[in-house]
Amino acid sequence: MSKYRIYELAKDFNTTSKVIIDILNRNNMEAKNHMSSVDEDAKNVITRTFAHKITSTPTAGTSTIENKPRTQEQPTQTTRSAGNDGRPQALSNSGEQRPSSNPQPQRPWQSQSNQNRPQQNQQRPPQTPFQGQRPQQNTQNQQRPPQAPFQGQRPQQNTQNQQRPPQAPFQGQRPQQNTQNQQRPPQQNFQPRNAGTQQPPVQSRPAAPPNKFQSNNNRPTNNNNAQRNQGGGNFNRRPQANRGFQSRGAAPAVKIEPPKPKSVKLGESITVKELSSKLCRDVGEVIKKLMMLGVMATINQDLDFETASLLATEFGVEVLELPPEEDPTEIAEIEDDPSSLVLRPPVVTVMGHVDHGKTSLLDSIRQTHVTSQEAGGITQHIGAYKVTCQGKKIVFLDTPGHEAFTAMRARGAQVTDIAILVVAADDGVMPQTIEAINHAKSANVPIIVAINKMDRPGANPDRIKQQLSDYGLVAEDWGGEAIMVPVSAQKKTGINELLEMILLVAEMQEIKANPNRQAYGTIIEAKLDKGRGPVATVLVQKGTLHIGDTIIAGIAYGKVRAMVNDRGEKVKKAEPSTPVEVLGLADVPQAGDVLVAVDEKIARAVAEKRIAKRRTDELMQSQKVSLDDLFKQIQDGNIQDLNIVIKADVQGSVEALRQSLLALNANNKEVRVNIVHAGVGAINESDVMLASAANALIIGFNVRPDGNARKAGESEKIDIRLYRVIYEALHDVEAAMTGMLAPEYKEVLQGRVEIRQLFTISKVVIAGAYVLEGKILNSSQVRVIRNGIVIHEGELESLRRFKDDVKEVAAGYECGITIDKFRDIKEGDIIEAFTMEEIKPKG
Ligand SMILES: Nc1nc2c(ncn2[C@@H]2O[C@H](COP(=O)(O)OP(=O)(O)OP(=O)(O)O)[C@@H](O)[C@H]2O)c(=O)[nH]1
Repeated sequence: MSKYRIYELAKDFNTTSKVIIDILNRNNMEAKNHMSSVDEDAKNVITRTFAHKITSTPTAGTSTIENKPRTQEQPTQTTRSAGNDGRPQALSNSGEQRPSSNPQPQRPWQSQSNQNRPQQNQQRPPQTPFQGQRPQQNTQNQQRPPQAPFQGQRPQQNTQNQQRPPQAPFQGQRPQQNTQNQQRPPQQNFQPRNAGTQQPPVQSRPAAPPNKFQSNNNRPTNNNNAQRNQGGGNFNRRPQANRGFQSRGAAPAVKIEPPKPKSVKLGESITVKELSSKLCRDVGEVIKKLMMLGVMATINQDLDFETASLLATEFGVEVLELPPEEDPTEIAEIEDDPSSLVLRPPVVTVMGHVDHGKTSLLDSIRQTHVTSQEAGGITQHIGAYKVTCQGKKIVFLDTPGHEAFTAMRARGAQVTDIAILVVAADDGVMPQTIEAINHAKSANVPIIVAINKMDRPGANPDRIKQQLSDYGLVAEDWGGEAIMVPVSAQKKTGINELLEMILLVAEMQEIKANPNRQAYGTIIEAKLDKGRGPVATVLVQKGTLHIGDTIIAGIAYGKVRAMVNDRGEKVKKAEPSTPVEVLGLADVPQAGDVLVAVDEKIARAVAEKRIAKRRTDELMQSQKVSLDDLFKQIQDGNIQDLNIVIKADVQGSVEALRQSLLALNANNKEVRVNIVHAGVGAINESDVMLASAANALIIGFNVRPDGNARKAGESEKIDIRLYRVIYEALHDVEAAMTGMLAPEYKEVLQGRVEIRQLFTISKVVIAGAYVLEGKILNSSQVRVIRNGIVIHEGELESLRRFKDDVKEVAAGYECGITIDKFRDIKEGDIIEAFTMEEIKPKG
């Protein structure tokens, strides 16, 4: 059953709450205050009371009363019958009571109204304005007949809604209330209700006073009857009341909707709420539309540009893209016109396994191709040098090995255009060869293989080609695309061919830059020189660096005071692919920092912002991928590829792990497992640097990180996971991918102990050991490591100093240990002592 608040009824009947309460109390109905709720019966009582008032005071009102019944005269008959049908008496009564007021001059406005609204009039049975309204009321709410007085209260609405004549009764009764009503906004509530039914659209509502009258005129010609003179007189007599209606009808009753935009400007992302307000749409409407587009979003969810613009287009709004927000710590990169680009010398890095001849090859190239007349053949070590071959230049980075290459890449710098992979012909593909291949591939750098030591008797280039083909490098003469050149760094043979191949690849790669712009380069090396201050070797990559240019590199900035090239000559400018030592920076930048020539003010401002940012960055841990928060990172959209470095004790395990991890891709669409490197042996620093550069985690199976790797892992915040059961590794990765990983414990390393001597006393093997770092406790769990491979994991049986059992032994002391259920200990083995600590849940 419907419930009504007293104040609502008061509003509806254009009276005060007190009057309503009084009426109800008189009828033995409870109503305490304006907030009290009453039922339908109560409302009917009120309706009847008001109807009675109207019928019993036909002339009670002044002209205002007369104003309305006039329009109701015709309805009398029909409303009566309507009343018999259970419809309110009020209307019929009111109509009945005012025959005398009918003779009003309706025609003048009536005709206008008809002109204005011919269709409405046509649609409605003209003689019964009430009827015209009623059917809707009845269908909408048959229980609520008292709509009539309600209508009667809202003259101004009637002026807008020409279908509603019966205002007069209440106006007549409460002339003052009309003035009150002018201050009240409740009509706004009323209007929308009607808006969907009988009223014309807001925009088309007439607002001018004559219209108001016209609205009444809207009513059928039958109304003409006798009302004309009086009606006209009434209107004339009550200009104020009319004015009141007018102002009410024109201003507060109209819900002004903000105009819908034709176009919006959108940035990289915007929340649903912001977008709704930009589009001047309801949030619900926007969310609904998103759902229809297949995007489930909440009010505060960020939408990317594509989604937001698709949505705006759905609403018929044009989208203009805002330029990306500028990072105050970044200097906007200049986009070069393709027509301004010219070929520049390629920059080459030499990589390969230890002792395969990287340094010898670089030396040999330098000796054979740095012409002696240039600076007397004396080359200066500045981190890179240029050689000439067939009149063309090639730049070699002086630090061989993929570690430096990857360390630079980890800092976001990529200077290498081509990688030379040195493989000793008498040795073959070795672990670091594979690492180098993966490092280069991960950086998308083309590889040229130099099969070195061809002078050696055991040299077998075909075997090398065969082995390399297993890693995706198929030699050209074997039908592949990889360029392989046999060389001897020692005998200086094949060097020319190698350089020619470099030029060929460079040509194919179209390595180009615009020399006519402000310089952009990368710091290769930097140091603080006692006499000269900060000295940085810069590889200029784009533009030309001049003496006097203001430069910024990382947090260091200054003016170029002097430049020295790789042959020790002072130069005034450095063009693309030129390595130069630069003097003039106020600070020592870091290798890998980008150097840019800019305006001095910008350099200073950006440097200050970078220093501030570095401080905050140091406070916030850099977000590297980790199994612990992998799922959150996936959810945040930070990760699409889960990069993994695999290290294991034997090749079989490496492959088993690789295959099983890649198989996880079949069941997971949100993140893709990507193996950036997989190799045999202990986890080394290079693995950690690769993981850092590729934002990868490291999975070690039966292997351990060496000391340097552990330190690098800590400083680079690399998640190194060590397993002894493949299934556990798989389970962890899979669980992390689906947010199900709940690690409860983590391993905390307590100390490292070296086995130095073995004693056998009564068939018990006692290991004489020395604590290298940390400490070992009698409660420690231990892991026996031989050549980086875990050969046993278990618990200590005893820990002694001399003949006494002790609780712990610290670094620098000797001790005797026996391991529970393990006798195969050997001198030189390392024992890791560790404990498992409970991980506190994050957040
Ligand atoms: N016979 C022969 N020996 C070579 C050749 N190239 C290098 N070697 C020798 O191989 C050894 C290692 O050479 P390096 O140039 O130091 O090798 P690398 O790869 O730079 O070694 P690391 O710096 O330790 O990684 C040296 O003894 C060289 O003399 C070659 O073409 N022929």
